Amino acid sequence: MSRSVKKLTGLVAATFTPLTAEGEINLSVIGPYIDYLIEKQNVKSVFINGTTGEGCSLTVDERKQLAAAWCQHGKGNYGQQKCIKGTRARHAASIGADGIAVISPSYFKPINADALRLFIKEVSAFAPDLPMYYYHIPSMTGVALDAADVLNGIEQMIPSFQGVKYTGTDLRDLGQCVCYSQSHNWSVMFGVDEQLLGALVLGVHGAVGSTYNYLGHIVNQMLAAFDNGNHMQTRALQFEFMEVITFAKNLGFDVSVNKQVMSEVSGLAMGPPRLPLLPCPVSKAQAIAQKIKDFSQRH
Ligand SMILES: CC(=O)N[C@H](C=O)[C@@H](O)[C@H](O)[C@H](O)CO
Ligand SMILES: CC(=O)C(=O)O
Repeated sequence: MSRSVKKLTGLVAATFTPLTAEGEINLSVIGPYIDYLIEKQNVKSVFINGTTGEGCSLTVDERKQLAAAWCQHGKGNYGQQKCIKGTRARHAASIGADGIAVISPSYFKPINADALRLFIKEVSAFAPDLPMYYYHIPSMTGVALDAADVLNGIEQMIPSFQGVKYTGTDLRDLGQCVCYSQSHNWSVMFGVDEQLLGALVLGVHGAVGSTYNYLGHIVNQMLAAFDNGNHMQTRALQFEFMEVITFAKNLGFDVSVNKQVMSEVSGLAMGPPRLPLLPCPVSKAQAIAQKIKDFSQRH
């Protein structure tokens, strides 16, 4: 089946999970959220229940409800909308998600690439026709096996395997993932937004990230400049982008701050984060949001 799957490319927003002031999931925001991404950011694909979406802090039932809502709104209104879901493979297949991404277990950690491949295979068996991606994010899982080692031979174990979402800064390993993926027509999606240009040069096929929620329109311009071979413009945009992220990092940029920034920039009510993340002071988010708005206005 893997040959008939449309290859994942371009920008994918790793979505925030809207919560009410009381901390319940707020599905009513998802329709307007999808409109915002498409109309204001020109971003047509979403990655839900990931790091940005606080997937690990949600119950299984909440994740299922969110996945169903994103797929229902996305598919109903926009044929192009994509959903890639972090967990619950069988459910993802049943609601029409376009794919699923699996992170490494992080409490009992796989001791080698074989163990991790076996784990991903076991998940994929619940949804054998659903495109499967390995989500490499050693900064969160603590599992720093080379992703290229995980890919090696995985096509023989998982026929639905379609690629990797690479949130790491090891360009050697990333390059080897791209190289290995070529002959399988897989997608390598990059996940360190402020370093995207380095990954583009190595040939990644797209990017999944939190900042494409509100800077997707600019990064789309960067991708277009890159495709046109305009290195000067690509670099200039990446440098401006880096400056915004550096400003945010100096203020303590985490998922909580990021979520409040999204509320400020988009006007959509993302609500508070869930513990152990602490609510972000509004003034801090406003300072970052202003930088983002200034950047957007310049382009
Ligand atoms: C560790 C983490 O959550 N990385 C995200 C994606 O994987 C990125 O989108 C970052 O949020 C972004 O690059 C800002 O640093
Ligand atoms: C950024 C990303 O991909 C995630 O939120 O999981």
